[in-house]
Amino acid sequence: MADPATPTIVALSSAPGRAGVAVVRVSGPRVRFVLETISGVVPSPRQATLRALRDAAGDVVDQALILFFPGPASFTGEDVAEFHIHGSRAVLARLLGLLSSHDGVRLAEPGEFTRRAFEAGKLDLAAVEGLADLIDSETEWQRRQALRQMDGALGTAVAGWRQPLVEAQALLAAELDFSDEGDVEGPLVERALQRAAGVLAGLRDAQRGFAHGERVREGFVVVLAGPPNAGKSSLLNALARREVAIVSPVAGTTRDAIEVRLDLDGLPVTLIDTAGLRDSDDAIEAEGVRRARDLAAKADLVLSLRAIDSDADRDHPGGSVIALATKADLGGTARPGELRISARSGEGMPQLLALLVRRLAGEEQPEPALLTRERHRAAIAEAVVALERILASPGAPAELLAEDLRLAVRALERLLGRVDVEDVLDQLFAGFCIGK
Ligand SMILES: Nc1nc2c(ncn2[C@@H]2O[C@H](COP(=O)(O)OP(=O)(O)OP(=O)(O)O)[C@@H](O)[C@H]2O)c(=O)[nH]1
Ligand SMILES: [K+]
Ligand SMILES: [Mg+2]
Repeated sequence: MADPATPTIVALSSAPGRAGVAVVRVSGPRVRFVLETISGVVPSPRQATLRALRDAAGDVVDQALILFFPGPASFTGEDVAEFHIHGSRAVLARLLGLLSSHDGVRLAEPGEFTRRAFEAGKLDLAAVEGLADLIDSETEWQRRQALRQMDGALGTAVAGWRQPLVEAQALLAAELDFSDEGDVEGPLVERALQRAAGVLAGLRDAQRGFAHGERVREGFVVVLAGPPNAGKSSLLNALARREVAIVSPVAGTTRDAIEVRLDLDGLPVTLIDTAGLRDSDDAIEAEGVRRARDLAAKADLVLSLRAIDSDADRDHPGGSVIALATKADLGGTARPGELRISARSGEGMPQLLALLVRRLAGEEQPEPALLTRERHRAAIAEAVVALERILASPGAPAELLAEDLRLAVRALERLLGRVDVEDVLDQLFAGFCIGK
């Protein structure tokens, strides 16, 4: 049970500002006392109860729906109450002031509710990250991926990898007990190696999904590149469906890179308009062109534009490119491999959208990825290296095999936050909003 000295925390859990309803959440050992004091009851668990909330003088602060979740079956594992109040700044300020005026009750820090849930073992670290991603999700792909992670998909996978490695550790230990000294090649070692090989295959599988998982989390970067007046800014505006960038017949209009966030069929995309590629004596324009080339080189995908009535050659780095013949409404013929589009008439735009999604997401919609952050990639890579070492030298002394197994298990445990967790936690929770 919770330590009675643990502070009880309180925060607005819904978005700040004026709204029909706002949700204030309280967690900790003083929850029952607070409920009694301001609403006169501790309501039945998990049943919405309408009550007037009163201050010490008996004045009504608001009418609220109250929910009580007794610990440990609550989000944080502690006693938790939710007050669904009218979403006005004045009501909120009054209630937060009233709640935190009680001894042992204070306002929560960002992420503090989730931190308590983590510390109570309600969520592993990967699930906490999934929750953070879910709150931040803007598109359908992000939502699906984050939900899967919050549901513990990575935790389950890690448990499934860790278990055979722990068994392998036990097999090695048994072999060490049987053999007199050093070299062990008996049947137990053989079985330990089989387990390691099985896990290694699973880890490599997960690694393959990382690039996609990270892109879904952070957004795919698509860069518009091409000579001045190719129609890059016009295309940006057409795809964004608003006038983001300045369009004009003057070559060299765009200089700074201009970014918009798009939701393409659920895929998060950052689309970047750039300066027209040409040699220029103007130092500012030349810098814009340098940045354009740089951005194109780092993009997940480049849309390489050429006005259909121009004889311009394409100038772009290798990598993934879609070649577009723009201003198709002017007539003229596209070159082989080019898609005809017109920002003005809309010709080719549906085809371009479909092609973009296909090129970024792949032909078939993959399962949401398990690994979505650099932290995940690094931990899995560490486990892979250790297991590869084991399998590359099966005749090595059992002590060395055991040490590598230990490293692999530890890397997996770090992924779930069982070891070396403090730095990650501080960083992660700092990114949470208050009330989560
Ligand atoms: N007919 C026609 N004109 C277009 C189309 N798209 C753009 N234009 C015109 O082409 C000119 C240049 O368009 P921008 O979008 O500014 O071209 P840009 O590639 O961004 O040019 P810079 O920023 O200078 O590199 C403008 O006069 C646009 O109105 C199109 O689909 N059809
Ligand atoms: K222009
Ligand atoms: Mg432009």
